Amino acid sequence: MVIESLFYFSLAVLQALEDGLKKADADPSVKAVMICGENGKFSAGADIRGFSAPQSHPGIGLAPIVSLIESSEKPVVAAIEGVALGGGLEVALGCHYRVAHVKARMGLPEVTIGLLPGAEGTQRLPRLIGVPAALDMITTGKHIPATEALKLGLVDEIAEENTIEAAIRLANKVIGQPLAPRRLSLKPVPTLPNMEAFLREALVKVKKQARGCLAPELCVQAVRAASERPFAEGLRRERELFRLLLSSGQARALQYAFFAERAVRRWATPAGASWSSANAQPVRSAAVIGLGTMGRGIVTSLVKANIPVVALEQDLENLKKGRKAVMLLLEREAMKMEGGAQRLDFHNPARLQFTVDFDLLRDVDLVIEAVFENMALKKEIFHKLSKICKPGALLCTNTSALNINEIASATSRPQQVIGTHFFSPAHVMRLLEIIYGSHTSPSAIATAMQLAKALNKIGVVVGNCFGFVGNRMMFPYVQQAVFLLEEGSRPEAVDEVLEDFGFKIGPFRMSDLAGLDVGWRSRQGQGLTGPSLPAGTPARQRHGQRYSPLPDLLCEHGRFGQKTGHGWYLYEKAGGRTATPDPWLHNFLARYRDTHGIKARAIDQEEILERCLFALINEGFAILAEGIASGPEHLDVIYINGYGWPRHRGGPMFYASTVGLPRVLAKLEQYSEVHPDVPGLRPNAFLRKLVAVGSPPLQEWMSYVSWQSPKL
Ligand SMILES: CCCCCCCC(=O)CC(=O)SCCNC(=O)CCNC(=O)[C@H](O)C(C)(C)COP(=O)(O)OP(=O)(O)OC[C@H]1O[C@@H](n2cnc3c(N)ncnc32)[C@H](O)[C@@H]1OP(=O)(O)O
Ligand SMILES: NC(=O)C1=CN([C@@H]2O[C@H](COP(=O)(O)OP(=O)(O)OC[C@H]3O[C@@H](n4cnc5c(N)ncnc54)[C@H](O)[C@@H]3O)[C@@H](O)[C@H]2O)C=CC1
Repeated sequence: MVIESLFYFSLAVLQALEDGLKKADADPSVKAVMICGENGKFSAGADIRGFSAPQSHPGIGLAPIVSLIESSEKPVVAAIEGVALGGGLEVALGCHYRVAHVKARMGLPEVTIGLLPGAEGTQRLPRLIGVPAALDMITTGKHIPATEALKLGLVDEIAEENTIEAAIRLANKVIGQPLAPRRLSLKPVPTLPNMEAFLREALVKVKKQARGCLAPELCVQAVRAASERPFAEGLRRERELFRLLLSSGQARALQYAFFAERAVRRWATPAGASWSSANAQPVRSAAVIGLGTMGRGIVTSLVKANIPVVALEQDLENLKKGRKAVMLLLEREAMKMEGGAQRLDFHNPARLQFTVDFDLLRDVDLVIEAVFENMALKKEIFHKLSKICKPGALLCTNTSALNINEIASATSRPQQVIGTHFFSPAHVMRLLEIIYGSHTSPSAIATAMQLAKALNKIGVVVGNCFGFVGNRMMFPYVQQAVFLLEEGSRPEAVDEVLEDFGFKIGPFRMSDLAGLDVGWRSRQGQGLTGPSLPAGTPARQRHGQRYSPLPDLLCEHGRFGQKTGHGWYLYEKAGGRTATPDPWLHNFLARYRDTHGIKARAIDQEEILERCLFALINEGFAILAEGIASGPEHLDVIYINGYGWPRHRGGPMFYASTVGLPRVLAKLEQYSEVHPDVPGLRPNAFLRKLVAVGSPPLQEWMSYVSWQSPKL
């Protein structure tokens, strides 16, 4: 007998499975059962859209079915095609045999949505493939290919062609053979000589990797239960831990993030361009200009995506340096991919060419400029590109803040100019902020989005303003962090609060890593510091607003961060990575406060967290109100994938919705009253409006925006 299941589980699918199994068991003419999916897909598990509902207990409803499958007196074979994920794989684990198509993938991704495999998966998988491999799959949620699954013993056979026929063949072969040895619940968990130490280390590792995120930790606990307790007791523990996760709030945030990352693919602009009507142009070749920190990562990303690249530098010396750095990155990537199906072909000049000759850019479909952050230089380059490149070529800039329209004005084809803002390291970070200017065509946006997909990145389309979305929201956050130092705090205290919140790295450690000189140059360019600052400007004020010269002063002392061995922290050497609190800096801060008559006060953790985060969120509301981004999901996806915002907190705007908008507003009002010269703390009008209309759910916020494309 054949039972077909659907791609996502619903109650109806579960019922059909139960009915089918019972019928098969009762029918003496049925000798074996094969379970497969429809249309070449086994199952992606539960439909997660309903998971956040308070009454839902996903996983628990599936467990009895998995038990039913396993206890069948007739052999049950899973025919896995496409994917077997989450509950899908748990169903397969209940089966007595598993056959997978060679291209199938399997995994238990529950941890990525804040849960654990709650349909007995944490108890069966370790019994089948051992604790180390099971723990790896369960705590990372990674999908593994069929070939690896075979090596692990997760599947019994691989089918090169027809999986269903292969599964039926296997089912016929095993009719009459004893089923007890195939029932995973009856098997012991393979022992390890050092199980206790192994589990302890695993716990330390997941706690470090996902600070504050509960699911990986509870996954380890569930697997520990499998290794220490009988099956039935392990199940009870699994259920207990599952319920804990379901009610933690983190699952809701992680599921929101899952859907937000998919929602941003459906981009739209206030001018009416959208994903549904714009056509992407093919990108068969690309060029990258500038092989510094960013350019080298961008080249690596393109090569990995199999797009032939011309890499250009300003002179032979920089070219040599850039080439060496790119080759090193590519060699490392190739090593990581060794054994995988894909090969990196970067020694072939047809795939990757280094040059100082702009003429070689004549035929490429797309150029990404990543030279110094200098408007005059960028305009000069775009003017050149507009003369040299073929008419259809897309001209992209990796600027982190500059005006896309001004860059486009240097060309004769502003409709082809677009911002593609990669994040450092560009071959690792998943975010690609895509910035359209006033003249950028819908097709150019669609092409940049397609490029993001080809590079395995998440493209988020945003409007043009200083700093775009990500950096614009970052400015008030970092500004608050520095103001807190002026008022009495220390870099390590501020970083610790934000790292405890879940940020991968606090603002001062981040600033040391990126280099303090980058911001210093930008502020000099804006006339906020340096020789162009008008004489007589008060040290701690610019344009009537509070300003902190602390970062400028550090740069004047040659403290650029890790690269110089000291910045906000002290490092073991120039280029060192281990930050230690620096007594020099503490003394310097004390002298600075004395000079400016600031009386240091004790600042508690709550104030640090609220001032930094609420200032950032406040800017987010301004961005939404101006139509720079089409929804809060966009801001959240940017922060999760580009700025190390803790995913289990769903992104800054989602976080604001969980804190409650009235509280965010009240706190901003309170801080703004104390610091009237800090516009970043003044509650944005859109936030006020949302509170005034009763703080609607985040999905409804944009219906309260009343702009008419003011910035576009
Ligand atoms: C009622 C009782 C039920 C009891 C059952 C208990 C079971 C459990 O307790 C445990 C579970 O199964 S939890 C769920 C575990 N499964 C997952 O996390 C799979 C997540 N999905 C993927 O990995 C990829 O979408 C996938 C690999 C599947 C496909 O990737 P693609 O890149 O081809 O496609 P996407 O763009 O990611 O997705 C296409 C559309 O499907 C939506 N979607 C994906 N997975 C979903 C899921 N599990 N539930 C609901 N919707 C889902 C996705 O949002 C996208 O939608 P659109 O953006 O509208 O096109
Ligand atoms: N460093 C970062 O974390 C990020 C930087 N960005 C932006 O990316 C751009 C590049 O930044 P980085 O890579 O950090 O700079 P970088 O200083 O490391 O590299 C710039 C490279 O451009 C080359 N260059 C300069 N003029 C050139 C010309 N006329 N023709 C060809 N090459 C030329 C330089 O020789 C240098 O190798 C900037 O616009 C920056 O704002 C964006 C995101 C993050």
